[in-house]
Amino acid sequence: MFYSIVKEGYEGSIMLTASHMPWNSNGLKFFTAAGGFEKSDVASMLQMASEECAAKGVMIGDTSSENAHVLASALAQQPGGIQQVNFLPRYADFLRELIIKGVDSKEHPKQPLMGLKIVVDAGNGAGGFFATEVLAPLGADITGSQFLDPDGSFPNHIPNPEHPSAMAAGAKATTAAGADLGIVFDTDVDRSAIVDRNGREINSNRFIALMSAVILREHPGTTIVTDSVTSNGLADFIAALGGKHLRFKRGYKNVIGKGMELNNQGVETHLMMETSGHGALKENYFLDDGAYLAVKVVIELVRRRLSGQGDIGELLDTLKEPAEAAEYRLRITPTPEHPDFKEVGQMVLDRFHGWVQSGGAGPSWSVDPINHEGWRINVAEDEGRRGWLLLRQSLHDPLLVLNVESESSGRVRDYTKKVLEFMLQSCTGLAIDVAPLSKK
Ligand SMILES: O=P(O)(O)OC[C@H]1O[C@H](O)[C@H](O)[C@@H](O)[C@@H]1O
Repeated sequence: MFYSIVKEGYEGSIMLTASHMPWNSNGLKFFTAAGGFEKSDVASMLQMASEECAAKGVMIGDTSSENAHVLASALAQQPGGIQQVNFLPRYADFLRELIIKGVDSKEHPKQPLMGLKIVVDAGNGAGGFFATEVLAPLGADITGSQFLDPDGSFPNHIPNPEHPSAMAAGAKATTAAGADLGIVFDTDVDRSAIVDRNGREINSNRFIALMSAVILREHPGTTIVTDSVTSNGLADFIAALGGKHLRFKRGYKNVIGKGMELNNQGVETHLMMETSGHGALKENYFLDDGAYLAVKVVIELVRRRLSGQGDIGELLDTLKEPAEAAEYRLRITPTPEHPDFKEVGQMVLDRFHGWVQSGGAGPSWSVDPINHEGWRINVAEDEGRRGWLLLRQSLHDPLLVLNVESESSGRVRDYTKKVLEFMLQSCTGLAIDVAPLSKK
């Protein structure tokens, strides 16, 4: 969709997709040259549509009159009417060219992926073309790729590279095929993840680290923007490679928007990436394009192979991973006394901040000096190990989200217990479902 605008000069595009969500959560995504619609753009579009309906005397939801379908009637009035154009072959051409140029193979210039086995798991979304139209024509063996045919009921696994079921399926297929690489997409290919030849699942922090290693080699010292729930090990990894890490907010639009803003201010920022698997590059018009990230990984894989370096997974050898990590999602129920869930969420956050600041959680807990949303708390563990917690409001839902990580085993449970105690003591009268915090 973005490609049709950026490369083909169209004014806008609309996609019908469930994205990474279940089959019954289809929605519409709108794009213009400025990127995806913001909430305010959607609001003004709905306003315009309702005014148009009112002007035509059409009731929204009425499907009986000729003018009922506003979009169809608007398109029908266009000179030239409606044409069908298949952009996918052009987009596939573009991605193939990138790989041909990026690998620059002397031996097989037009088939630079000869000798490589790559498995794609498209989760029955739209990403199957990446195997058949991008990798295979370049010489890759794609045997073992799975769920390439679109099926809107997503019968095989949750089509989200953030979800363990998607990664387990991709890893299993990659090792079963003895492949050099596995690639996992969500249904509309704006989220991706990879699997290395040993079946190691590279999503979330690991995928950001891997992309950081690639981008920092190309752009030494660049700034990398991520979302707020990234681990301490990732920040250390980026710093050790000479990069600057800005841990911003959750939400890929927030992350990408921040990267654009920094570039506009003259701060060179080449990679913007979220733990959800959304990632955008400055070189690719700041589009969150999972296929483009996969292209970069494939080029890196071949580049390393040709220059006698190890497997792509070895780029992560120095990434320190937490011993434990967990996420808890606590529902906020509006009550007559507190009808606005955002306000309730903010009250909890304020009290949480005050509780930590006043030493309620003990001397080892301290508020991180940089917070762009909610409160990130650092915990000093034994022998220099570190833990952290982030309590924030969900981007879209009436939820408080708590992420907890520790570098020592058994600690996540302790930290979670303390947060539960805080909730029970300090948030009485607010309808927060704390049950997830007491689950083992
Ligand atoms: O705030 P949460 O409920 O965790 O959800 C946040 C997530 O919402 C959507 O799924 C967006 O696509 C993601 O970019 C974002 O990270």
